[in-house]
Amino acid sequence: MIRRLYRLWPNPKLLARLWLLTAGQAVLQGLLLALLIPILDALVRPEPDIGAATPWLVLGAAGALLYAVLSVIATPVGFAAAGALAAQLRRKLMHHVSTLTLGWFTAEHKARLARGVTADVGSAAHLAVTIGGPVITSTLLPATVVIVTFTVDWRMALLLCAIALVAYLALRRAARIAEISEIELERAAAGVASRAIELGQAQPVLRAAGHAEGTPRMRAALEDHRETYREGMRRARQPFFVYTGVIMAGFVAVLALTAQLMLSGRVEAATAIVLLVLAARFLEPLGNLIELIGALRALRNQIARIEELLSTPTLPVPAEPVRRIAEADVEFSDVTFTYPGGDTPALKEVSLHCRAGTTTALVGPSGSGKTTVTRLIARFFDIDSGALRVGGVDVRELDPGTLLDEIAIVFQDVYLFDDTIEDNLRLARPEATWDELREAATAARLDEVIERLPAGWQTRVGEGGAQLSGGERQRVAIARAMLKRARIVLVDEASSALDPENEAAITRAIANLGDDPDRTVIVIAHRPATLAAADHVVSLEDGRVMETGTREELLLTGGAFSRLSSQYERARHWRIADMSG
Ligand SMILES: Nc1ncnc2c1ncn2[C@@H]1O[C@H](COP(=O)(O)OP(=O)(O)OP(=O)(O)O)[C@@H](O)[C@H]1O
Repeated sequence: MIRRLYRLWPNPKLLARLWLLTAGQAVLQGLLLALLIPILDALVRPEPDIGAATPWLVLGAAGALLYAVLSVIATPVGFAAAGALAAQLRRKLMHHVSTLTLGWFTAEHKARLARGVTADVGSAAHLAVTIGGPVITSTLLPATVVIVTFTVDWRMALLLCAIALVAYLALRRAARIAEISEIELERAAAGVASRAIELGQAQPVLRAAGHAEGTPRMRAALEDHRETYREGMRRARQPFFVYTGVIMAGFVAVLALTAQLMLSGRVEAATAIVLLVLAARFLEPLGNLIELIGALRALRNQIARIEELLSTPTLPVPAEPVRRIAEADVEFSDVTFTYPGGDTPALKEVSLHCRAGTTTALVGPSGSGKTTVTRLIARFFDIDSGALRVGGVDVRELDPGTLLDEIAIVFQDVYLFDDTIEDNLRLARPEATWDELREAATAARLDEVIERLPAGWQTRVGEGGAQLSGGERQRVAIARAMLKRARIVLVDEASSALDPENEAAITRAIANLGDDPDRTVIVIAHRPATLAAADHVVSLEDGRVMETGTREELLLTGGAFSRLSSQYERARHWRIADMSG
């Protein structure tokens, strides 16, 4: 356990100081008890000898004072340690999570992360500080008392050793049961937490389906949690009673042995009193161990969960990654990729080349692999076979920071922070000048949106950007991409119907992105106008590249793309007819 704590907190000065103080207190308590022997020996006799007892009494008073001083020092050290340890561990976890593949962030993992960063870290740091003291006291104090007892009466010392052995065996069993209960309770709690995240994220869908208060899965998770808790309590009862019974029986045995020793004349009254006091100071902390064992096992499980998060494999990075690319072209060669946990590949032997400075449109039916192509370029996941090169360098050889600097992503569903338009844009380049901000906004056709907003650039966009329409949010994302000066921009064009103004603005904004001769644009295209503006079209179906070429070339072949194109046109005419009808 100590080794695992050390791995979590490799700079354990605070903990070491605290535990050292506590250990000092425990040994001191035991030694103070030892002073009872000469004191009682001098006082409990027909003619008490105060003179002989005085030096021991003075030593005892000094020891008690030292004990009080140690307590005063230990309390603030404990508080400071708990806060500092939690902060250290949170930083470590956050840093680690920022290096994981984005594919890791499922509802279940998000729930585990939330519990890890909040409850587990807070509780582990608190327990490491608060439990360390009592555990040290509850083991070191009885051990010191046994040693002291050996100097008084070896028979009583042996009895205490026997009690300690039986108590240890009972405690081990209780600990095993407490651990199983804690693991099961945590599993049930994680189930509830991931259902709760799902409940929050899927509220619109759930409301539409009349399940706003939760799905049957959510209710089942809550029921499972309640049942697990009840079962855990039931299971923990029996070892608790057994342990308490062992301590009680130990006390009866101590009384019986003391009586027997006195009656047989082997010890005097003063020694008998000393033995009883020592036995009481031995049994009391030992008895407390059962209360601590549950917390100790909880600490162990919390550490295990934090360790599991920290050991989630990060994206492999070579020892000497490439930090610069000359050209911003993107090339897939025979790339095959299956999502973690998936059974069929989302991309099968895909080869395509997006030349630097060009715009490539990805088209294909739903599920054909368009989004997957863009996710792999941004290295949300690593490919299974083939090669994926950016600027002629395998993405796995590139420094992750360099890759992220070179890439900007415009998602279909853009998330904005509940901040002003200005700050949402500055996220891409905090030091951008006002001229640069305005230029990006104009190119993304965001300027006309800003003009209409009540506080212009300083308008807050609400949580997730709720104050803006979907099309307006995409314009913010395009402006961010412009401002970032990323040489590769991945765009997932909104597939849902936009009003004509937004549609025209976004088409223009995407074309403006492509106008920069240094910028390579890869766009999942849903609109004929976007296709028309692309230099190159890649048509996907069922994870394979079916056709590539210019829009005109593909229309002439009469293949999958030309069929899809007529569908786009038909859908467009329906919408125009709908609006005018
Ligand atoms: N996170 C994921 N985990 C497992 N499978 C996934 C995941 N995302 C996508 N897939 C699967 O991979 C395949 C390709 O999906 P992808 O999202 O790339 O298609 P798409 O062409 O972008 O579809 P759409 O136009 O509907 O967005 C599909 O079969 C899809 O079910």
